[in-house]
Amino acid sequence: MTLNPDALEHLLDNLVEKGWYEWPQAISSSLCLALLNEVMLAEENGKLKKAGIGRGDEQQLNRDIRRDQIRWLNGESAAQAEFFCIMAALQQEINRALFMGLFEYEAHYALYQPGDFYKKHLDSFQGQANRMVSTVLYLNPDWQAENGGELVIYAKDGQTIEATIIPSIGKLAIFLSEEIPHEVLPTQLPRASIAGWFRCNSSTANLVNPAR
Ligand SMILES: O=C(O)CCC(=O)C(=O)O
Ligand SMILES: [Fe+2]
Repeated sequence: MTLNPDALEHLLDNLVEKGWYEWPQAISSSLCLALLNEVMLAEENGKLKKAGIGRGDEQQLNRDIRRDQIRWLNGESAAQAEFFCIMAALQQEINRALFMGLFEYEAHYALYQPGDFYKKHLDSFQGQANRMVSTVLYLNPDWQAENGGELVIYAKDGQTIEATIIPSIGKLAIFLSEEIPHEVLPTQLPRASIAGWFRCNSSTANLVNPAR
């Protein structure tokens, strides 16, 4: 599967102009269903873990801020390998057009159960120089507006709502990790996705900054 060239151009323009882009039907439903199947199996087998906030030793569970359950992808299945392959192509295009120096990609499945949410946050803080571009692929077939679980995108001021994105299957939400505050509204039904981050290489001589 390849990325639609027209949509790709819109993505690059929008990343520069607004810092975010909503890309419906970016990834085929058949691949999304295979990935959804993996999330559901992981959930059945007790392999999803409550998500934390912060990183490394500072990781903490904070149920007031986020309630989803996650599992990191490792590329072990054909579906994951195909997903990573598409994201590698995307990384190359972004680097070619915007010179962002994206270096690696990390991603986890996320499952939000009814009532779960993720309050307004940034995925990365300026100066930390790690997560540069955030991606969220939605895996929910036949998602209706009344199911809730929208991704709310805020302007850089953190107050004005710029968009309310419905988490429909195949859609990719993409935004600048350090600049775009965003929030997941409470969902009414189980809501599955893959959240991922393109990182730049922030390792220096004495400081190695592990992905997670
Ligand atoms: O699922 C979404 O729409 C966004 C998730 C998110 O913001 C995150 O995992 O950091
Ligand atoms: Fe986020």
